[in-house]
Parts: sequence; structure tokens; C-alpha cells
Amino acid sequence: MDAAGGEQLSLAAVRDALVRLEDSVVFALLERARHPRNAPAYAPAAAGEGRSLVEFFVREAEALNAKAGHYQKPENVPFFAQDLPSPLFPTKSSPKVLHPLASLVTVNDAIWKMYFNELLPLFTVDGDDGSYAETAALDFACLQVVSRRIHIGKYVAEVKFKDAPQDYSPLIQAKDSNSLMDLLTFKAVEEKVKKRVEKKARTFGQDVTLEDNAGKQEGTSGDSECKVDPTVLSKLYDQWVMPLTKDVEVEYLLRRLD
Ligand SMILES: C=C(O[C@@H]1C=C(C(=O)O)C=C[C@H]1O)C(=O)O
Repeated sequence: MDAAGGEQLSLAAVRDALVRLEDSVVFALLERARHPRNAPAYAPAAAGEGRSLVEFFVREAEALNAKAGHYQKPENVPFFAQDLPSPLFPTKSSPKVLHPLASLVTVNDAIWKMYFNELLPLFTVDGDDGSYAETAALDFACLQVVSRRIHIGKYVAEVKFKDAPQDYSPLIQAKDSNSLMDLLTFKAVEEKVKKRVEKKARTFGQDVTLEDNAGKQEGTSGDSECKVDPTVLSKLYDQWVMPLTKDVEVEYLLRRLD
């Protein structure tokens, strides 16, 4: 991981990286929310050999990303890993701070189902504006950034293990997933994350104008004026992003002593 990698890997540095990524998650959702649901982009299509435009787009985009070397980093995990091409250009190898089995840890199937079945209906309106290609590209952007955020859980787990191997090792040896989950959970941090992403959605989702709008103070526009309902962001993090990040942490830790 760029900012938090290398010798300086610390819980504070990894958490900083997660905080910065919140901005990207909020902006990706805001962009997708500018279009309605656009159901035809998700329907199986003859042109895609039975796959939808969105699935076709993600597979093609991942093949391009793979050629450029994107998946050489453990936090960048493809949704369709089978038969991806190798990097065509030299990639600079980053310091190996994670256990080699980190590459096996992926929750992208769960992210895919969550995004299309649960999240999309919450933050897009019913309708069809015909912008199917944009829709596919914007969905890919949302999926990619959410997946990256969640798979940074590998680094979180590594730091937590290094900070307290005496606490984690017996639980790993006993394959005690539930106790590992309890040990790595910080409820107070999670509460702050939820509040912050909701605030970011409220702040970034406002229209910024130069007019003096009738005494309205900065940051006080109602939620109905926001481009994405801010509570959808806190729900996304509460119900899916943080639980899946912790699943990644547990999966990583279970392999940590192999
Ligand atoms: C990522 C961490 O692990 C857990 C997951 C969190 C998250 O996904 O934001 C927050 C706190 C922890 O319960 C962390 O401790 O920072």
C-alpha cells in the first residue's frame, strides 16, 4: 500500500489511508447517483455472450488493469481473477510486508452481490436515461474503490498481529474465528467511521454556489438537497464495508502462521 506501506506500517498510518479512501468512496457513489438505475445495463445480452454490459465492462477493464500491473498490489483484487493477462510493463515491486498467502484472501464475490442487490437500489432512482456505457464505467469505479478499501484489511490485520502476536497466535492456532473477530474489533473506531462518512456525504453532496443563499450557513443544507442520502453512506459502512473488512482481517490472520 503506497502511503502506509514499507517500514512505516503502523495502525495509525493504515487508518489514515482508510480515512482518505472514504473521500473516493463517497465521490464514486455521488457520480453513479447522477444516473438512474438503468436496468438494461444489467440484463444478459447476446453481444456479451449472455453477460450483461456491466459484467462485460468489468471483465474487459480488469484485463486492461492487469496488463498495466494494477493487481500486483495485494489490496487491488480483481472480481474476475480467472485468465487475467500478466503485466506487460515492468512493475516496481513493493516491500513484502504481508504474508505470501495474503493473495488468496478475497471477499469480492460478497462485494459484487452486495453492490448490485443491496446498495445500488438504495442510492439510485428508478429509471432509464440511456447512458449505459457511463453506468458501466461508474459501477466499475464504485466496485473497485469499495473493494480496495475492504482489502486494505490485510494490512490492518498484519499490523494488529505484529503489535500483539502473543494475543493473536493462540487464537490462530485454534482457528478460533469468533475470538479473532472480537479481538480485532474496535467499536469506538467504527462509530467514528460511520459518523465521518455520513458527514462527508452531506458535505461533498452539496451544490456549491457563489450566491449568498439567504443566510444559509455552510454545511447546513438539508439531506433532501444532497446528491446521495448521507444515511446510505453510514449504512454502507455499518452493514457491509466494515464487516467485510473484518472478514478480510480474520481470513488473513487464519493464514498468518502457515
Ligand atoms: C479497520 C480496522 O478494524 C476494524 C474495522 C474497522 C473498519 O472497517 O473501519 C474499524 C475498526 C475495527 O473494528 C481498524 O481497527 O482500524
